[in-house]
Order: sequence, then C-alpha cells, then structure tokens
Amino acid sequence: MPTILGQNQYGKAETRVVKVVRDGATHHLKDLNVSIALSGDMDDVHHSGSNTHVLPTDTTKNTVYAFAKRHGIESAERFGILLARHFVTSQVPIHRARVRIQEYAWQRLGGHSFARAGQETRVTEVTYDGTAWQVVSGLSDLTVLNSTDSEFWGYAKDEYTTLKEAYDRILATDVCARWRYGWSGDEASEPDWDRSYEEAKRHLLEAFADTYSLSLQQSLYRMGARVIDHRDEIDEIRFSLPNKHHFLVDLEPFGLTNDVEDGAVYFAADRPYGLIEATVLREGTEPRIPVDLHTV
Ligand SMILES: O=c1[nH]c(=O)c2[nH]c(=O)[nH]c2[nH]1
Repeated sequence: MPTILGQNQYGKAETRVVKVVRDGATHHLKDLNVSIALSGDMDDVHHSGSNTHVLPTDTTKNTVYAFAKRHGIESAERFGILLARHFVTSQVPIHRARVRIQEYAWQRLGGHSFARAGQETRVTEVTYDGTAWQVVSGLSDLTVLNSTDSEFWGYAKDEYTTLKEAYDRILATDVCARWRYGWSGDEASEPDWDRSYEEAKRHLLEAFADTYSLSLQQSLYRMGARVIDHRDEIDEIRFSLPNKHHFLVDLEPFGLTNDVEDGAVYFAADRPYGLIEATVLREGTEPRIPVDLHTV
C-alpha cells in the first residue's frame, strides 16, 4: 500500500523552567512549563532517517533555559514570541514553531517566600466509636517555595555520593499535613474548626517562610513545633514533604553564567524527589496519626 507522510511536528514538551529575579531582598519568580513543537521540511527524517534538518529536541530545551537567562521572562507571551521567532528564523528547514506555555501562579508570603495560588485541599477524618472521638484534619498539595535561605551540606558521604553541597538553594515542597485534635467530645470545648484550620495553616506557612533552613527536615520540625506551640487544641501533627528539587542549569556551554546571586535559571524536576516525613507531638501525648500519609 502506498503511504504518505501527513502533518508532523516535534520538539521538547514540558520543559520546567523557574527564573528567579533578585531585587535586593525581594525576589520575583517566573515558573513555566514550556512545550515546543517545530515543523517544516522534515520529510527526510521520516523517510530515510537523515537527521540533517532536525534540530534536536534537547536543543529546544536548552534554548528555553538559555533564553530565560539571556532575555529574562517578562511574560509568557513575550517569552513564547522570542522562542518561536528564534526557531523559525535560525533554522532554514523549520517553517513553523508552536510554543505552548503554562504559567504557575505564586502568591507572595514574604521577600523570598511563595505559595502556589489556590491549590490546597483541606481534609478531615472524624472517628467515633460510641465513646471516644478522634478528629484528624489537615491539608494536601499546598505548594510553597523559598528562593533563598536554604542550604544543604555536611551530610554523610560514601562512594555513591555525588551531590554537591549547597549554600544557597531553592527549597520547595507540596505540604501534606495532618493534625490531631485533643478534643474529648465535650460540646462546650469544641474547637472552632475553621479558625483552627486557618491558624494552623498560617503558623506552618510562617515557619516555612521564616526558617533559615539547613535541611527540609529542620524546616519540617519548625513548622510542626510552631503549630503545636500556638494551637492548644492540636496535640500532634504529621508532615509528608516531597523535596521538589530545583537544579541550577549549566549555561556555561552557551557563554552564560548562571549565578545564584544575580538571579538564576533552574530546572524544576518532578521526580524522583526526596520525601521527608515526621511527626511533631505535644510532650506527654501519644502518636496516633498513621505513618503513611502518602501511598508511594
Ligand atoms: O533538605 C534535604 N534533606 C535531605 O535529606 C536531602 N537529601 C538530598 O539529597 N538533598 C536533601 N535535602
């Protein structure tokens, strides 16, 4: 049967780029997911396997990172225009470039601290056996990020350790927290659940933003301790915190320095991720929140 090649396009999908702009102690964040699709004179690669006209998808990814550093990210549209024009005007066989960009919105918590806008899910689990009540509430998927004041160094090393010590890194996580109320079931002392939720959330966010962090484990403990210290009705809190790694992109091959101090471009990796989990308890109380909040 004779066949013909129909519409075709190619490029790197979902390049996750985070650009930090430092304005003194105030940082600004652009967080994009960029997908490039190029098309043009691509018959040969499909028919004969000749790659002469194929600018690698790897290159389209590098271009996203290099452009983020070289031109900054003023808006998703401006960034898309720069990229699309670049591919079409610099490669003769490429006649069309489609650049799709998703931009993640961040809400400011402080100078260098941010929470992903409108994302979290509030949860509760109420158990009653005719005698005792147990109320465990919390939240999932509250994404937060500090663009500085995070280090990680001085860790144990063995023959498989390659991680470079970090003295100024991005610290980001999706907070999954469950807290258990000490409430006995007595109506007169029933907590104001909405207020308790808002305050627990506020305290854990403030602790995340205010902590100069030497590890996510340390930030976690501070977040839990802040909630327990300020909220008498809560006896126990457990966190499951993925360490959402942001790696500095090596832009040296393109003659660009990517120094943290003057606003860097990061590759936001989605997996694998470190998963840091711990319970913080009021002294004298029993741990009752299940250990595995996540199922992975
Ligand atoms: O805050 C961190 N805690 C770790 O246990 C760890 N491990 C790692 O590779 N990076 C980090 N970061």
